[in-house]
Amino acid sequence: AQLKSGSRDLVGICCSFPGGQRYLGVGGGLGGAVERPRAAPGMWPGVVRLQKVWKSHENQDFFAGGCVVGDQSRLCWEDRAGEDAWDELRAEIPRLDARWRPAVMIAALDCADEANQQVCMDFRITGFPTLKFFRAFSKKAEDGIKIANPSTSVRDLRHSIITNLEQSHDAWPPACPPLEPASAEEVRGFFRRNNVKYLALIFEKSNSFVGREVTLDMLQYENIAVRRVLSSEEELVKKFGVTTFPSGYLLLSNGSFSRLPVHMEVRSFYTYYLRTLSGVTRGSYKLNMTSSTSNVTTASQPKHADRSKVYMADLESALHYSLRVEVARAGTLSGAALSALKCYVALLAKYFPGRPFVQTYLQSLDGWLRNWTEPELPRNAWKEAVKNKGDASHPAMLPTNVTWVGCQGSEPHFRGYPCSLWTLFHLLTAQALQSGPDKELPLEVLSAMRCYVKNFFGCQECAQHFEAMAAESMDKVQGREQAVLWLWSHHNEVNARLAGSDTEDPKFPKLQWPPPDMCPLCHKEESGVHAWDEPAVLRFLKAHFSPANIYPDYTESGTDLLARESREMGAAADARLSTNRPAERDGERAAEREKEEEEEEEKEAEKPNEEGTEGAVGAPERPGSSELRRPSIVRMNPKPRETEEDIVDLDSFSEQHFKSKALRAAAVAGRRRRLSKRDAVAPQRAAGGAQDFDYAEEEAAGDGLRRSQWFRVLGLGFSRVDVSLCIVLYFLSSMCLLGMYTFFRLRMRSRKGRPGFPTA
Ligand SMILES: Cc1cc2nc3c(=O)[nH]c(=O)nc-3n(C[C@H](O)[C@H](O)[C@H](O)COP(=O)(O)OP(=O)(O)OC[C@H]3O[C@@H](n4cnc5c(N)ncnc54)[C@H](O)[C@@H]3O)c2cc1C
Repeated sequence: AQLKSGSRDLVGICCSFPGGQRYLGVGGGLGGAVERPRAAPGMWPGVVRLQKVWKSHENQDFFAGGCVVGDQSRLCWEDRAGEDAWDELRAEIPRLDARWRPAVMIAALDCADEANQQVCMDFRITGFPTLKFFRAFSKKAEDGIKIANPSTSVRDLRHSIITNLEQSHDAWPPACPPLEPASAEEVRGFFRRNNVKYLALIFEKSNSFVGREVTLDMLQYENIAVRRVLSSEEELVKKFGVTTFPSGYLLLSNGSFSRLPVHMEVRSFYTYYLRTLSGVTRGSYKLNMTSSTSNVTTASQPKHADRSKVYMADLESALHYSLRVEVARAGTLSGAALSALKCYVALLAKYFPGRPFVQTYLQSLDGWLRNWTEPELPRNAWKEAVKNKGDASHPAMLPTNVTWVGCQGSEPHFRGYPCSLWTLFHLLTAQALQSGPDKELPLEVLSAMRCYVKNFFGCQECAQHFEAMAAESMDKVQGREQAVLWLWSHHNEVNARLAGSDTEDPKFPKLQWPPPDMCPLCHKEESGVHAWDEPAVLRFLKAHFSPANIYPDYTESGTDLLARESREMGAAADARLSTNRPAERDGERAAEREKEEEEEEEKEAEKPNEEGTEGAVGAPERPGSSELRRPSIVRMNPKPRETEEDIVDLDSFSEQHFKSKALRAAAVAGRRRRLSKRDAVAPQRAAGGAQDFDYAEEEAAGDGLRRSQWFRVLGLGFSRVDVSLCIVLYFLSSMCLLGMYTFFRLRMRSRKGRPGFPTA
C-alpha cells in the first residue's frame, strides 16, 4: 500500500530459500511476477522455489528474474523501465545473474504492479528502489538484508553483493567458490586437492574487489579456479615477483606459472583471457572448493537418452505436471478455461497411446469431466478427480513423479516440462493423423493445444508468442497432415527465435529439427539454398512420433507403482498408529487436517494478488492478476516422492479407499494379481525395450509383498507376547492330546493281549 506507483526507478526485492530444487516459479522481465506456491512443511509459503528465465527477443529490456533454489543466495530486482540512470544497472543485472549463478541469483519484481502488491508487502518493500539480499538457506521474508543505497552504480551493486555474500559465514552457498584471500599454504597444496588445470591468482590490495569478481565470473567455467591473494601475503608476493596490484598470474598443475598477458589490469580483461585458455570450458559448476562444498548435489543422476527415441517417462511426466500442477493452480475453472480443459482431456483420452492403466486414467477423467455440468469447477473437486484411483479391478493411474529422460536438461533449469509438452502435442498430431481421414477435424489437436497453452501454460511470454503464431496461420490448416507439419514448422520457428538465448541448454542447442543426421532425406537444396523436403519430413514425423518409437525406459511399471503407493499408504498408517491414538480419532484428525489444508489452499488461491488467475478462470480473480500468466514453466527435478509430495500433494492414494491394513493388504494382493493379467495382454511396444513388466521379478516381489502383508494381517491387534503365549498353549494342548492318544492306545493293546474268559 505504501508503494509509489508510476516511479521509473529500478526496484528490487530479493529472496533465497531452503527446500530443494523441485518447484517452479519464475519472476522476471518487465512486470514479472514471483510465484507464491502453496505452503509446504518447512517451507516459507511466499517464495519462489525454482526458476527459469525466459528471454524475450522482441523486448531486449527484458531481464532475468526469478529466484530460489534451496542452497543458493539470491537477489531479486525490479525493473520499472527507466530511461534514466537506472538503465546501466538494469542492463547489468541479467549479465550478473547469468554469470554469478548459481552462487547468486538475481530476480526482479515490479512492486508498482498491483498484482504484486501482496508479495511486496510480505517482503516489506516500502519504496523504490529496494534491493534485498537473502543468504542461502534463508527461511523468511524478514531474513532479507536491505542493501543500503544500492543505486549508486553498477560497481557498487556488485560490491554490495560480494560483501553480503562474504558475511554469509555458516550459510555459505555451496555452489559459491571461496572468496577469502588465499594463503601460501593453500596455493602450495591446491593442485593436490583440486582436479583442475589452472589456478589464476589475482594479487591485489585488501580493498580491491577485482579478485573476487573474477572468481565469481569464472564460477561456471571448468578446469580453472581463481583466488585472490592480498598484497600482504609476502611469501607469495615474493615467490611470484609481484610488483603491481592488481596483477594476475596463472599457475599450471605442473608447477609453472606466468603473468596474465592482459592489456589492462581490470576485471573484464582477466575474465576474457581466462575464458579463452585451452581446456577451459563453460560447464556445470563442479569444483570441489572446500570441504563445505563437497556435498553439493543438485542435479539428478543423468539418464541415458537417445534423441531418436520418444520416452514414455517424459510424456507421463508432462501429463502429470499439466493436469495436477498447471491446471490445478487456478482456484476455480470456468468459461474458456474449463472448456479448454475439457478439450485437452478429451484429446488425451482419444489419442494418447499410454499404458493401459494410464489410458484408463485418462478415460475416466474425461468421463468425469463430461459429467461435470456446473459452470465452475473448483480446484478441490479437480484435485480429487486427478488422483489415482485404487480400484483393484480397474486401476486408473498416472505416475505421480516427474522423470525427464529425453527432456532431461544438463542443468535443472533447462528443458523438462516445456520440452515434454512439445513432444506430447507432436505425438498427438501424429496419432490423430493415423486415426482418421485427413480432412476430418483437421484442427482437433492444434485447437486443443492452442486453448491449453492460452489458458494454462505457465510461461506467459511463450503463450503470447504461440497465440500470435496460431492467430496468424493455424486456421489455414486443412488436413491432419498439414496439422502435423504446421506444428513442426512453428516449433522450428520457436527454435530459431530461441537459438543462443539464455533458455537454450548448451548441451542441447536449438536446431532446425530434425537435423540432417537424424533425417538426411528431410533436407535438400534449391538454387543453392537449404529447403525442407516436406513429404520426407512428414514420413519422419509419423515414424518418430509413433507408439512404436515410444520407449518405457525409467518408467515405473504398473505393479511397482501400485506397490509404491500402497507402501506409502502403509507408512502413513504406521506413522499414525505409532502415535497410539485410537484409529477412529486418527481418521477424524486426518480428515480434519486434510480439510484444514484444503481450506488453507483455498484461502491462498483466493488471495487475488498472490495466486490470482486470469479472467477466464473463475470469479475471485481480478483481470490482470497473474497466476496462470506467471512465467513459471520450469524444469522439475525428479526427486524422491516424499519431497515432491508436500508440494504437489497429489500423488498419494486417498486413505478413504483403505480403512484398515487388512483391507489394504487384501486389496493390494488382488490388484497385483489382476494388474499382472491386464498388463500381460496389453499391447506392448514393438521394439525390444518393452520392460514394463518383468513377470518373474514381479511375482517374486509380489510374493514377498503378499507374505509381508499377510504377516501384518495375522499380527493385527496382537502383541508378540500374545502370539508367543498362543504358540506355547497350542504346543501344550497338542502334547496333551498326543499323551491321551498314546495312553488309550496302550490300554486297548493291553486289553487285547489279556486271555478272555470262556463264555458259557
Ligand atoms: C507452446 C510453447 C511455446 C514456447 N515459447 C517459448 C518462448 O516464447 N520463449 C522461450 O524462452 N521458450 C519458449 N518455449 C520453451 C521452448 O520452446 C523449449 O521447449 C524449451 O526451451 C526447452 O527446449 P528443448 O531444448 O528441450 O527442446 P524443445 O524445443 O522443447 O523440443 C523438445 C523436443 O522436441 C523435438 N523437436 C524439436 N524441434 C522440433 C520440431 N520442429 N518439430 C518436432 N519436434 C521437434 C526434439 O526432440 C526436442 O528434444 C515454449 C514452449 C512451448 C511448449
